[in-house]
Amino acid sequence: MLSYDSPVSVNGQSSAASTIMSATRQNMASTPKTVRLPAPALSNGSLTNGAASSTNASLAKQHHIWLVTGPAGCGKSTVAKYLATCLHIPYIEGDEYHPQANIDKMSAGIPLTDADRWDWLTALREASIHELEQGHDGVVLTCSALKRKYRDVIRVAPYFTPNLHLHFIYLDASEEVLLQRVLARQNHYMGANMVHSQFDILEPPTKAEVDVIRVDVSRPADVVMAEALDNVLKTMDQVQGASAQK
Ligand SMILES: Nc1ncnc2c1ncn2[C@@H]1O[C@H](COP(=O)(O)OP(=O)(O)OP(=O)(O)O)[C@@H](O)[C@H]1O
Ligand SMILES: O=C(O)[C@H](O)[C@@H](O)[C@H](O)[C@H](O)CO
Repeated sequence: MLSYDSPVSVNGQSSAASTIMSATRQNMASTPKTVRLPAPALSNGSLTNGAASSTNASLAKQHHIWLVTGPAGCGKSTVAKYLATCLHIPYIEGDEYHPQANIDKMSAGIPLTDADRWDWLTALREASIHELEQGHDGVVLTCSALKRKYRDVIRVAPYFTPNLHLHFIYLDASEEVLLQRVLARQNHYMGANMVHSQFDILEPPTKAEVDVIRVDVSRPADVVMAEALDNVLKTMDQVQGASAQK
C-alpha cells in the first residue's frame, strides 16, 4: 500500500517516483494498488498561507488536486479510480455533483450550456479543497472540463494556498474511439448521441496550459492507467524538488 504520509523507503531509492514507477511497471496496472510515498522531512500539513514560518515553509507538505478530464467516455472514472487507489487518496466523481436538472437534460439528449455548468464546476472545486482540508495530501477529481474557461474555474483553487498544486490529466482520443466506447457502455444516462455535442464544444488544452498532462487513451486501459500513474509520480517528484529549492 502506498500512502503519502508514511516515510517508508522502498529499495533504498531516494526518489518516490522512481521507486513507485519501477514497482508499477512490473505490475503494469493490471490490478489497482496503493503505493507508499516518503513524507517530506518537515511538514506543517497546512493549507493556509500564514501557518508556516519562513524557515519551514519551503519544506511544507505539498498538496495536489489531480483533475482527470476529457469528453464523455474517455475513461475519466477508470483512470481516476486507479490513481486514487494507487495513491491512497480520495476520489471525487464529478458526475455525482451534477444537479438532477443537468442529469435530466443529458438523459434527454440535450447538451448542457455554460450556465448549467458554472455552479457544478464551483462545487467540484470546493469539494476538492474540502477533502484536502480533512487532512488528505491529494485528491483525484473527474470533470469533463471541456472548455478552457471551465478549467479556469478550477484553477482558482490554488490562488491563496501556495502549497496546493492543481494538475489536469487530459485523456485524449478521437470522437470515433469514444463513440464506440459509449455505444458499448450500458445503463448510463449519457447516450452515444451526446458524444458529438461534447466534441462540438471541446477546447483541447493548449501548450500554454502548462498544468496539463496529456495521455493518449486510444490505447488499452492498462497502458493508459500505468502511463497516467507514471506521470503523476514524476510530477509529484518535480513539485517536491522545486519546493525544496525555494
Ligand atoms: N483505454 C480504454 N480502452 C478501452 N476501453 C476503455 C478504456 N478506458 C475506459 N474504457 C471503457 O470505456 C467506457 C467509458 O469509460 P469511463 O466510464 O471510465 O469514462 P468516463 O470518461 O468516466 O465517462 P463519462 O464521462 O461518460 O462518465 C467504460 O466502459 C470503460 O470500461
Ligand atoms: O460537462 C458535461 O457535459 C458533463 O459533465 C458530461 O461530460 C457528463 O457528465 C459526463 O461525460 C458523463 O457522461
